[in-house]
Parts: sequence; C-alpha cells; structure tokens
Amino acid sequence: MTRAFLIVLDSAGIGGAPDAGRFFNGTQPDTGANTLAHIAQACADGRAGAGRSGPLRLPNLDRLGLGAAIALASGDAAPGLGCAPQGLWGAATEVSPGKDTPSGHWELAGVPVPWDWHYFPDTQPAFPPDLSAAVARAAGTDGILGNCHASGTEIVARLGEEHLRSGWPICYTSADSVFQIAAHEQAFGLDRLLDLCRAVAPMLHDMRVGRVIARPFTGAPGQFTRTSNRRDFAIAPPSPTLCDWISGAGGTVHGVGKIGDIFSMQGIFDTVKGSDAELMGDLSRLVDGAEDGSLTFANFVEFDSLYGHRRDVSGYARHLEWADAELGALIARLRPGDLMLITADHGNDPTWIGTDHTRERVPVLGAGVGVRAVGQVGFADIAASIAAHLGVPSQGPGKSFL
Ligand SMILES: O=P(O)(O)O[C@H]1O[C@H](CO)[C@@H](O)[C@H]1O
Ligand SMILES: [Mn+2]
Ligand SMILES: [Mn+2]
Repeated sequence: MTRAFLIVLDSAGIGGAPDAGRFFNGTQPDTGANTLAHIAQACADGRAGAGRSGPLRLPNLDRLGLGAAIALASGDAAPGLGCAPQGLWGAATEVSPGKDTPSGHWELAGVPVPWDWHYFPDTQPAFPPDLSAAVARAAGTDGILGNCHASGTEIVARLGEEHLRSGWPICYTSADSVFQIAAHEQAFGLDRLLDLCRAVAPMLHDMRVGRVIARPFTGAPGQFTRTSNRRDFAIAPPSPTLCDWISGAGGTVHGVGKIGDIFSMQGIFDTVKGSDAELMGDLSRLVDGAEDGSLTFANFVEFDSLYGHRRDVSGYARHLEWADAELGALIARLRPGDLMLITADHGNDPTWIGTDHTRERVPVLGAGVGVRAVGQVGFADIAASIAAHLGVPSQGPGKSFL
C-alpha cells in the first residue's frame, strides 16, 4: 500500500532564494524576504498580537523539521522554532523565472517553466488599447474600469460603486503574470464573469500571460467582500506533469483547492474547492479514503490571498497555527506506506514592502518515511520523489531524495 499527499501552504516561503535580487516589490528587490522567519520574529516581538499572542506555535511542523529547514534555507532566526527534527526535512530552490503560483506548482510537479511570462507594465493604463477593447467587447460593455496594477481588495473598495453604476468589469494586474477581472456576483452575474474570463483567456495565454482570474465579490458599497468563487484560467502546463505521470500509469490524482485550475485539470481525476477550512475537511476525508497508488495534491491559498498579499502578519500567524494543529491530526492518521510532503510555491512575506509575492526558498517537510535530512533540493525533486514513492517513472529533470 503506497499513497502520497502533497500539500502546498501557498506562499509559506523560508527565505534564502539565491536569485531574490532579480525579483521585486515595486522597486525594492526581494533580497532578505523571509515569510516564515519574519512572522516568527514578529510574534516573538509582540508585533503579531491580533487574535493571538506569544511566540509562533507550530509544534507539528517544527517536529518534522520546519525550524531546521528555515535555518538551512536562509540562516535567519525563527524564534519558537528549531527543535530536533523527527521527520523528513530540507529546503527547495526554484529555477523557473517567475515567483507566481503556476510557476511554483508546475516546477513542484516536475516541469520548470521554459518561457518568460508576459508582465503588464506598472503604468496607467497597464493594458494595451486593443486588449482593453477586446475585453469590453467580450463583456458587452463600452469599456473597462481599473486598467492598472492594484491589490484586489483595495481596487474593489475603490471602484466597486462605479462598477455597479456603469456595469463595466474591473480589470487589474500585479507583479505576477495575471489579468484579473473583478465583478459583482449579483449585479454583473457570477456566470457572466466566468464566461467573460473563459472567453478572453486564450487571447491572454497567447500573449504568455499565465492566468486570467475571475474575482467575484458581493455586498454593498463600503462593505464589498470577495467570495470563494474565485476561478483561475491558467495556461496549460508545457509538458506532462507529475499528475500526468501518475494518471498515465493508472493511479488516481485528487485535487484539493486550486490544483485543478493550476493544471487545467490535466492528469487530475477530481477536484474540490472551498475555503481553507472546508478544504482541510476534504483532505481529511482523503486521508481516510484515498486509493492505493493515488496522489492527493492540495493547495491552501488563504495564507497568500487573505494574509500575505494583505500584509497581515497576525492573520498569517493565526492561519499557520490553525493549519499546524489540523495537519498534526492528519499526520497521526497516516497509514503505513503513506508519504505526506508539506511545502510551498513561493513566498509572500507579510512584513515586506508592497503587496506582491516574494522570491524565496520553500520548506520540504515529510511524514511517513522516518527521520531524514534531505538538505538543499530543487522544486522538481519533489515530483521525482513522489513518483519514486508511488513506483511511477519520473519524466522530469528532478532527482528523488527518498
Ligand atoms: O490582490 P489580489 O487580487 O488578491 O491578487 C493577488 O493574487 C494574484 C494571484 O495569486 C496575485 O497576482 C496578486 O495580484
Ligand atoms: Mn501561490
Ligand atoms: Mn498570490
């Protein structure tokens, strides 16, 4: 009996990326960014006391080797973490030329990104006129709102009322290769928003823009809130990923959270979506019920979307402490032959300047294979290791660390 669980804590980086100086938040390079170490430091210094208090408490992740992984990746202090590891632990470095979710996940699944993404300039307007016109045409409106770099919650608060008045979709981008469309679920219509994103996605993908993201929101002016009906329309991976290797060999791949969107469902048998709390329930059911030979591939996005981009240190710390307790309970229920790897796809340091992701190494923490220091590895080695665990040939550049 062998099964694998690959869990991505979206944006839970641990610093130390050797190429961080080539990635930016505004004009400031990401050199020195360290999502988890800086959160631990803020907690220890009493700067993360909203809804929680004291040092960062992650006993289950630390027992696997989180504190040791942070020290290995960056040498930065992470107060409260750093007990003697009792699991598999190491730090992974990305080679893809992007610090976004598809780049990270594809490389974790054995496929580094072979092209340079297209990014929109931080100018107003940010989008070329023919693109804005094509989006308005597809929406059946006389124009679009936004047309700039923005944080999603900020732009909805600023332009939501005008959106209700004009009916025009709010289009914005970021330091990532994304084209995001925000619209009111009831006034504009959720299905209409999803249809619009689906319609314009091929045009954006042809430009090598990684994702078109539907950003539905609800509520009245002054209290707009985004809903969990977000949907990512991503470019398909350039070559077969871990999901295809496994499904091609007859295994089942279950997606939890954004995984189906990130891989355009390629090689994925089924997928569930919802809040992180709902997804943890889904993951728990799969720990009980996933088949022999299967991969359960889960993404928990709220670290990134609710706390990292919002630069909310206390919120990020609370979510980490919640996830630590939940994952600890799941680890205790693993069966002989199960491998659970816990990692991340990029950083999003909530103590950093700006609102964008940060280029960082990520933790590699494993349960089910005893105590093992795997050292510095590559993202693609994670795919090779899971393939090896499941007895499936690896088709990527990575090497198994098992
Ligand atoms: O500010 P919000 O809308 O959350 O958007 C963020 O989420 C996008 C995708 O993860 C990033 O590119 C960033 O723009
Ligand atoms: Mn991500
Ligand atoms: Mn993000």
